Amino acid sequence: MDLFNQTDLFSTDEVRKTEFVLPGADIVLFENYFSTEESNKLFNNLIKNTPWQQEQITIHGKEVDYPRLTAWYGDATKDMKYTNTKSTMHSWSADLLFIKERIEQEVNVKFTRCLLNYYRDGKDSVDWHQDYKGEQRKNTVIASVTLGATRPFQLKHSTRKGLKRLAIPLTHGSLLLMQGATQENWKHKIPKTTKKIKPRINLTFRWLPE
Ligand SMILES: O=C(O)CCC(=O)C(=O)O
Ligand SMILES: [Fe+2]
Repeated sequence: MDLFNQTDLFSTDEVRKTEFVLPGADIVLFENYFSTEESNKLFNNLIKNTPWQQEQITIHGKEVDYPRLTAWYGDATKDMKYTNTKSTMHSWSADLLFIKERIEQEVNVKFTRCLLNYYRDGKDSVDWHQDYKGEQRKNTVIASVTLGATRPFQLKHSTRKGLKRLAIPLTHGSLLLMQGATQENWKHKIPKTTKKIKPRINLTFRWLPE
C-alpha cells in the first residue's frame, strides 16, 4: 500500500513526503505518516506502558545521567551493553508491532530492534553523533518516528565543514527514513531548548545487513 498516493488532498492529516537532496545521504520525511488520532493514542500508551530506563555515561570518572530516558525493544531479548548501564532488551509490544508493520511498507527490510527515547522537556536532548560504528555505518536503515512535541532534528556533514547544516522539524506522527551511507557522512542532534515544551517520544527502528 502506498500511503502517499492515497491521501485526501483536502484533509489536514494529509501525508506529505519530502526528499532531502544532500551529498552522501538518503533522507526522506513523511509528515502525518500516522494520523493525529493514531499518534495521540500511541503517545499516551507508550508514555504509560514503556519500562523507561535512566542510562548513564562516565565523564572524567563520574557517572552522569543521560539527558533523556530510553528503552530497547527487539527480536532477540538478549540484554545489551549500549551505554554504561546494561540495557534490557524487551520483546515487541502490540503498539510497537503496529508501528513497525506500518513503516515496513516504505522500505524493503524487516526491522530487528528499536530504541525509544523519551525527552521529558526542553532540557532533554541528544548531542551530535552518528548511529553505529565502523562498517555498520556504511549501510543501515533507520526509521525514526516522532510522537508528541516537535523538536528540530539538526544535521551536519561529518567532514565537509563548508556544507550547510539543516534542521528538520519532526512533528507528531512523522516518519524520517535515513538509509544508505547517511550515518557515515552526516551527524545528527536534538538540541536543548529553554522554551516551555511538551514531552516527546522518538522511536528509531533499526536494520543492519547480516
Ligand atoms: O530523537 C531523535 O529524533 C533522534 C534520536 C537519535 O538520534 C538516536 O537515538 O540515535
Ligand atoms: Fe541517532
